[in-house]
Amino acid sequence: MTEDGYEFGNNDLVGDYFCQGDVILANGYQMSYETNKESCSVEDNVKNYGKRKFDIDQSSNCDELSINNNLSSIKQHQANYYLYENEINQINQQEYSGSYKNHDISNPNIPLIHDQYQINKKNECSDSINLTISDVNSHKELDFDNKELNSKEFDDKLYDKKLNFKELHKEESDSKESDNENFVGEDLDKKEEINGSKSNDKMQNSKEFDDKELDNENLFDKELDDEELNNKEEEFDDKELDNQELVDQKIDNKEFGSNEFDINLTNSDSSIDNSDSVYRKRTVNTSDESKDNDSDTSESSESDDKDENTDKKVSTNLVNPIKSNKIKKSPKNLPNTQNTQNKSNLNKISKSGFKKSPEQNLDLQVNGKIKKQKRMKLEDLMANSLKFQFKRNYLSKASPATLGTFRLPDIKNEPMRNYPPGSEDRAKLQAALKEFKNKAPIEIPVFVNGKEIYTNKIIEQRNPSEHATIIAKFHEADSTIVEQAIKGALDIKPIWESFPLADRSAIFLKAADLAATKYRYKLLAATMLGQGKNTWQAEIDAAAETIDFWRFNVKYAHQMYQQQPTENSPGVWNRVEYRPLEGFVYAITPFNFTAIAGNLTGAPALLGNVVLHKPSASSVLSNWVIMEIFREAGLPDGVIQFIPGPAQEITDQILKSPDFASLHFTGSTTVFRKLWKDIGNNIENYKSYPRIVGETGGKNFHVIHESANVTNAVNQTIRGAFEYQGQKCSACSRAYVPDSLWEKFRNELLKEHAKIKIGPTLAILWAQSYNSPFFSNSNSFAKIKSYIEWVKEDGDSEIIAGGNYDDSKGYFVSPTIVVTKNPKSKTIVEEIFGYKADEFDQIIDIANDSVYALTGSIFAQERSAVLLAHNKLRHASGNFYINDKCTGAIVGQQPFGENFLDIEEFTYPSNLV
Ligand SMILES: NC(=O)c1ccc[n+]([C@@H]2O[C@H](COP(=O)([O-])OP(=O)(O)OC[C@H]3O[C@@H](n4cnc5c(N)ncnc54)[C@H](O)[C@@H]3O)[C@@H](O)[C@H]2O)c1
Ligand SMILES: N[C@@H](CCC=O)C(=O)O
Repeated sequence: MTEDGYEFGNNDLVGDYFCQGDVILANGYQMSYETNKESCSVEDNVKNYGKRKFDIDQSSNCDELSINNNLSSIKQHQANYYLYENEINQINQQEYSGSYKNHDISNPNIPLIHDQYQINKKNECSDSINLTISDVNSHKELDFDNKELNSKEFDDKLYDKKLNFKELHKEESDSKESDNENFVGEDLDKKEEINGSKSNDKMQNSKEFDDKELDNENLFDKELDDEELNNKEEEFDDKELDNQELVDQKIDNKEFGSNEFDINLTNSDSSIDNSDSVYRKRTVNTSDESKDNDSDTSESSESDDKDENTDKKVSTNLVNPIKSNKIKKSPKNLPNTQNTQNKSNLNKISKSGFKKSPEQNLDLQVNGKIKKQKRMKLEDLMANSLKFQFKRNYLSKASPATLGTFRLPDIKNEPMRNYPPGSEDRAKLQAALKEFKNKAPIEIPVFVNGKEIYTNKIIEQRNPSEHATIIAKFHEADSTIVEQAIKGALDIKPIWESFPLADRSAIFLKAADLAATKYRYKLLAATMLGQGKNTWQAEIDAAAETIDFWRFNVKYAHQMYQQQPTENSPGVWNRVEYRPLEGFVYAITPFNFTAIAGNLTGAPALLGNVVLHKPSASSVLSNWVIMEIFREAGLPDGVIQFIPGPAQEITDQILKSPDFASLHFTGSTTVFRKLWKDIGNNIENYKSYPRIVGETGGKNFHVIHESANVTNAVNQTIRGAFEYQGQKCSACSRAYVPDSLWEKFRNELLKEHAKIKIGPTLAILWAQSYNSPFFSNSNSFAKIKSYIEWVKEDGDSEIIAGGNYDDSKGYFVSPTIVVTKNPKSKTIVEEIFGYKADEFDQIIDIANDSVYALTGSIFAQERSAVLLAHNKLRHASGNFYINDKCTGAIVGQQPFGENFLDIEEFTYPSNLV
């Protein structure tokens, strides 16, 4: 995170440096500038796959930019690299089309061959590959007949390492004697077919190469000088390198059209020989400004003359500092036995370089002014980087190789934490709460296509327990942004869905780990302050359930993918693919569960879908933390678009989109019914048939049989009805108690009810309190108030506990128990008590008679009663519990649960002072 609040994604940087054309890629970030806007932008290419992430005004924010990198994550991301190649191409084409034409010089994923030649491939989506090889200095495309390859040929040549790039280089220095030099071994045959010519000598040599020497180290076919290698080893062993040797570096770019723009990467230590420079300068147009003094690099001989002229117009190309200075390239590409020793030295160097890659301070200069100091590890193992860049880029076109059937880590429920007094957990949570309070109101942007957008149409999210406190201010999305969100999501869709399940899973597993550790307290604090939960309620929702959703989704996705045809005709292998939907998913989430924001977005995204997320206005703060976690976990920008704003307007626009493919909704029944109708009204517009998922309200019941353990039933009812103030879809809102137990049940219920303490979230946080503010906003408060007033007037109803409310400071309603003998009473929305013991059968029918069917419980010790209720209430609820409260489902454990351990009280350790 920069001082300015820019998130750079922690350790998600990689160790590659590419400075090509006017795009500089440093450790996964792409820095570019647009001359017409005079702005510098930084894109995180690792995580965002070429999408612009930050627009940095050069006059201000550049100062704040600081990037750390972490080499170890390079491998983590390697599988993703080639996936955004197209995206980068797209950007380049848009921005630089005039200058570069066919020459995708700024494509960071295209390896440079011998620091000079660049291979580009196009038409990735078709079967045919258009191959071009260009000289990055002259921009000349090599005359290279074998441009049209089919995909297979292309992969064979490149992935099997049979293209001999050294020959290509030689070919250039030898005045393009023959294109055949670009190929070795069997590829030469293919080449010959196209060119109609063939050199026996070369073929001979090529085969030698194939037979004896072909291994990874030969991809770039370096020849090492032993002495230099030893020197290099010593150099790496030398402590001086650990002292952050600084490398002079200067890259100037200017005079593009009428605008001038310089970007300089300079070190602040001039003691380093420039010949060791990490970057080699090259002119954008014609001249070469390489500072590489390496005499063997014939392609840079011209540039050597111009080294000193730092005012030249340049673009940059990466060269390996080792390679440029210490490793000589063979004048011939064909290795010989003498190279064996050298290769092993190279291995040593690579390893050594990995271990001791020095960090370097680089100043970024913009228009001649030092704008920022970056602290980077300069990877002296660039040869290695290039090597696997090469491999991953060309591994395949559409989907990467999966070289294993991966075994998932064991997926278990996240253990819930108690936050007892004196614990580290409690201290960290208190710190997170304090931070939010101090920083409130937190400003929350719309987040679309990797951009934080501040629309200045601001809505406040208030702390429900003290509504004078604005906890967050969020910017609302408008129709233009929604349009961009749809487009951006559809743009990234082909890339995202081509990620292997393992890679998509890794992102969500990482998100789960982040939520379980670094973000746990922040998630809890945002949920407590924004949605009025006490510690335990926040823990089971924002921490445990969120984490469980992300982990279990991965497990279920893998199980689903394994569902494959079991029968194959002779000579046939039948397979099933689980395709994402054709279009985008629209996720609408409710205020009351933070985890639902993580799940309604995360589940479809895991399966390769792209998602637009409209959070509830009452939970934007915690939902934004969820978005932060996704970003840090490496979710590519555009996969989940965060668009808080006016529900009706945004939804109307989205439901009209022809690409709308699914509604993933959780909220009230009324809203869902309306949305379903709206979708029906738009059916003609859609490209596909939208899938509609709705989790809605409940009128959940506890049926108490006369054989029930009353104490358990009472405590479970208190918990089921009043935890989180009854604001759970699963909350118990009806209880049927036989008259034989009523006296005992009522007394115990009132006794326990009296223990419930109510107060503001923070005030009651560590007190023996149970309920925090009742209802999260004024609308909910007004609605419940009106029910209470109605009950007071109703002849059939009696309030036996609670019935008070107060919204002077926060929205508080005391937990209210209403007794009615009318099963159809309006108070069905609250609780109903009292039936005759021998009417158990009928009371079950009454419980069943509801438009709702979410959760329900039977309390009984007689097994026959359990069995009867179980059978008759099969369709009365999705989650059915035996001797347990009807709330508190745990991912992976629902839908049915039987509790064997009766409870004596309803409080939990986090309530202890
Ligand atoms: N079944 C479940 O799993 C489950 C879980 C949690 C909550 N819920 C239900 O959610 C409700 C509580 O949440 P809530 O108060 O946020 O629900 P709500 O229906 O008022 O709002 C849910 C979401 O829909 C949006 N919305 C509201 N009106 C809309 C409209 N006209 N067009 C488009 N979007 C609209 C809201 O902004 C919010 O994002 C309860 O009914 C509860 O039972 C159900
Ligand atoms: N999963 C929660 C309900 C979430 C809805 O509000 C429970 O089972 O209590």
